[in-house]
Amino acid sequence: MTTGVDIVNVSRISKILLEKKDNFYKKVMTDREINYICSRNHNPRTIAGIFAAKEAISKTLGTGIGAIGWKDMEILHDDKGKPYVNFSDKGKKIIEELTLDVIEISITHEEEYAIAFAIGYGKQDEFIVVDPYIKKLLPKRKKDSHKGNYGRVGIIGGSKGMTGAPYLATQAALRSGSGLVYTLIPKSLEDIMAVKLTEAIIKPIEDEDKGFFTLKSIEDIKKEIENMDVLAIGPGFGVDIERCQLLREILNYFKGPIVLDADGINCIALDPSILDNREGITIMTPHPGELANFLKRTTKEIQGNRINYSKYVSEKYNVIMVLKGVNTIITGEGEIFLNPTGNPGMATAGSGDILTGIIASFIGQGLNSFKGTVLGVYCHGLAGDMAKLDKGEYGLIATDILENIPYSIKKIEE
Ligand SMILES: NC(=O)C1=CN([C@@H]2O[C@H](COP(=O)(O)OP(=O)(O)OC[C@H]3O[C@@H](n4cnc5c(N)ncnc54)[C@H](O)[C@@H]3O)[C@@H](O)[C@H]2O)[C@@H](O)CC1
Ligand SMILES: Nc1ncnc2c1ncn2[C@@H]1O[C@H](COP(=O)(O)OP(=O)(O)O)[C@@H](O)[C@H]1O
Ligand SMILES: [Mg+2]
Repeated sequence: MTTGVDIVNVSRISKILLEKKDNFYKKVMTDREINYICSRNHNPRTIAGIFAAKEAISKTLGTGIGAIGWKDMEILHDDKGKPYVNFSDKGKKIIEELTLDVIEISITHEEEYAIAFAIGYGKQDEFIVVDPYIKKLLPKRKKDSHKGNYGRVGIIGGSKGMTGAPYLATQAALRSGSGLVYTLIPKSLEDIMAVKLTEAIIKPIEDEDKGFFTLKSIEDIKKEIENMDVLAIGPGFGVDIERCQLLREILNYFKGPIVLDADGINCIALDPSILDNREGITIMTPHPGELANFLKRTTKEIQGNRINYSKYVSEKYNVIMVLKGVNTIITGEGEIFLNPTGNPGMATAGSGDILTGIIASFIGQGLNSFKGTVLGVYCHGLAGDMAKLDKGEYGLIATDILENIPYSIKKIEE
């Protein structure tokens, strides 16, 4: 979408009309515009408005007057007097190159000045049509509510050099509507996380000064997660036998829903029996590489049979499976959902960490785990699609997805 605005001093037009009206008309106005101006008794305010509109349009196109001529933009009026612009073939070509489909204008004037505003947009701005099924999933916010009503989400992750991952998951949970987000990180990272995170509550966990969670972290973690509604574990967590044992303890202790991502999945790959005694619902969000590692298959095998591998893991380990990638697949509770949103611009570090936070957030807000996961995956892809409209696929980074979560939710809400 592009915009342009212009203001014209009416007395300037009056002066031109006195001195060189015919030349001015010939240079700037088309025949139909001149007819309209005649019908308005050559009112300088009308002329100033048309002039301003042409300037505003040229700004919308990013060219200014020059690349597009005055007469390439013809300002006409519909039956109700609303102004619109008719482009010459040259004007149409410029618009096509800019992938704009519609240019709208609005003109106003008073004694001294005329102002015109132009807006240009492409059809792709309007391509987003949200599935009614998805719209129904969005949790309602009650007027008489407070932060305690919108879930306590615990994000467990981070290690030295991997502070971005829990940061992104945390912000994503907040941006998706969570009332309270607690970020549990190894104590050595406390200072850096305190600088990065403003709204989240940081819970530093004993790490023996190592910069990653150890088995000694468990008591602190248990204390902190006791009152949480949902946990997300894995972004930047790190993988080794000790963290695998720590994860087992957390999974057995916490009875609510847990979203397992990244190193959370990589830890389970070391010993899938960790999942055996899980009482609460588990949501796993592997990318194909992580699922391949988990199932001891190649990514090619996984990608060649995405639905079957998803169903297999979902049934065998009693988890809701989110197999990420083009058309992310969600399997669980006997259902399968193929997500339509998302684009290759999202193939950038940290995109998945954001998804983890969004899913945890919706489940924390009280949504059933499968539905919360479906809504989260859809909303994440839509945020990526909206980020693409602005940044394109190449320059898109995870932060852009994060910043588009509110707009994506607004779009779902519309
Ligand atoms: N700023 C940060 O702190 C970030 C930390 N991250 C963390 O880094 C750790 C490692 O995660 P990574 O996913 O980067 O691990 P890797 O980069 O080790 O990925 C594992 C393997 O999967 C392959 N793979 C990745 N995506 C694939 C796909 N869509 N299809 C097929 N193969 C694919 C990779 O090529 C690699 O061979 C995790 O804890 C993660 O949370 C990442 O999320 C990136 C950002
Ligand atoms: N080509 C693509 N089309 C649609 N979505 C994509 C594409 N590439 C990546 N994504 C999405 O981006 C996210 C990447 O997650 P992940 O690989 O875990 O990233 P990271 O670990 O760096 O955070 C997933 O949600 C995935 O579905
Ligand atoms: Mg990931």
